Amino acid sequence: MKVAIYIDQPEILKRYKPVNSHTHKGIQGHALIIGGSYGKIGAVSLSSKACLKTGCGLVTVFIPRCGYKIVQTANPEVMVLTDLSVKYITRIAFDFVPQAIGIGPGIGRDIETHTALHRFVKTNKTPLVIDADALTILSQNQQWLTFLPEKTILTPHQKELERLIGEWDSVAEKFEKTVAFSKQNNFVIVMKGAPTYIIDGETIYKNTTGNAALATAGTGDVLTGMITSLLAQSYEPVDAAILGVYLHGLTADIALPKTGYQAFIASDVIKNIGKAYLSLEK
Ligand SMILES: NC(=O)C1=CN([C@@H]2O[C@H](COP(=O)(O)OP(=O)(O)OC[C@H]3O[C@@H](n4cnc5c(N)ncnc54)[C@H](O)[C@@H]3O)[C@@H](O)[C@H]2O)[C@@H](O)CC1
Ligand SMILES: Nc1ncnc2c1ncn2[C@@H]1O[C@H](COP(=O)(O)OP(=O)(O)O)[C@@H](O)[C@H]1O
Ligand SMILES: [Mg+2]
Repeated sequence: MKVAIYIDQPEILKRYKPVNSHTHKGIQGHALIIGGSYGKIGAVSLSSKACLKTGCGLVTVFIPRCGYKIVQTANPEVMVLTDLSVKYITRIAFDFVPQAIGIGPGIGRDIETHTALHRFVKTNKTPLVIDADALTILSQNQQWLTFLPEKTILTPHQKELERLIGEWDSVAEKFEKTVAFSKQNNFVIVMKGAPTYIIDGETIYKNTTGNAALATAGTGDVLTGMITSLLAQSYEPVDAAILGVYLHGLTADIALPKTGYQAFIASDVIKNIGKAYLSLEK
C-alpha cells in the first residue's frame, strides 16, 4: 500500500478558504440534498441541516411527500421540494441549478427509487456526492457508473464499499481494490471508518480527527451534507472530501469531554461545526 498523506491542521489550512466579508447567500453556493423515505426522513433532515451549518448559502431538499412538514418544521432555513409519491422518491425533478447535489441519505431501495436514480444519473451534470442507499442501488447497477460526472464523491462505509468493489482478504487488498475502482471511474472515494481514508486515484489521504463517539446513527448522513456543502461552495471535490471529513471528526473530538462516547449523537456533530471551524482560525 502507498504511504498515506496525513490530514492534520497544516494540511487543512492549505485548503481552507475563509469567508469573504463581502459575500452573500447567492454566491455561497446552493446545494440540493436528495433522499428520505417513510421512516427515514431524519437522514435528510440531518444532512440538510449539516449542509447549511457548513456554510452553504442556500439548501434545498428533494424528498417524498411524507417528509414535507417534518423537514420544514425541523429546519425552517431549508427549502423543500417533494416527489409526487408519499413514501418513496419515484421521479427526481427540480427547477433550479444547484452547485452541488448530495444523494442517498435515507432514500431507501424501493424499485421505483432505482428507476428514479437511473433517470437522474443519466442526465445529471452537477457535481455529486453519493451516499447510503444510493450507493447500494448503484452497486446493483454498475453499468450506471459511467454516467457519473468526473470526480464524483462516493462515501461508503465498509459494507457499502464491499457491495461496490466486492470482498477483500486483507487490508492491503481492500486498498488495492479501492484505488483501482477510483482510478477506473475517476471518483473520489471517502472510505469511512476508524480512521477514514480519502482515495483519489493513486493518492491516499488518512484523516487524523474523530473518535468512537461517531459510531451512532446518522453521522454518515451528516457527513454527506457537510461534503455537499463544501462542494457547493466551490471547493475542488478532493478538497471538499478532505475538509468535510476533517471537520466532521473534529466535532466529535471537541464534544467528547462534554458528552462522553455514549451520549454523543449525530445532532452533536452539527452543533459543533461552528467550533470546529473556529479552531482552524486560532
Ligand atoms: N434517522 C434516520 O433517518 C437514519 C437513516 N439512515 C439511513 O438508513 C439507510 C440504511 O443505512 P445503513 O448503513 O443502516 O444500512 P446498510 O444495510 O447499508 O448497512 C448496514 C449494514 O452494514 C454493516 N456494516 C459492516 N461494517 C460497517 C461499518 N463499518 N459501518 C456501518 N455498517 C457496517 C452493518 O452491520 C449492517 O449489517 C441509509 O439510507 C441511511 O442513510 C441511517 O443513517 C440511520 C439514521
Ligand atoms: N469508531 C469510530 N471512530 C471514528 N469514526 C467512526 C467510528 N465509527 C463510525 N465512525 C464514523 O461515523 C460515520 C458513520 O457513517 P455511516 O456508517 O454512514 O452512518 P449512518 O449511515 O448511520 O449515517 C463515518 O463518518 C465513520 O467514519
Ligand atoms: Mg450511512
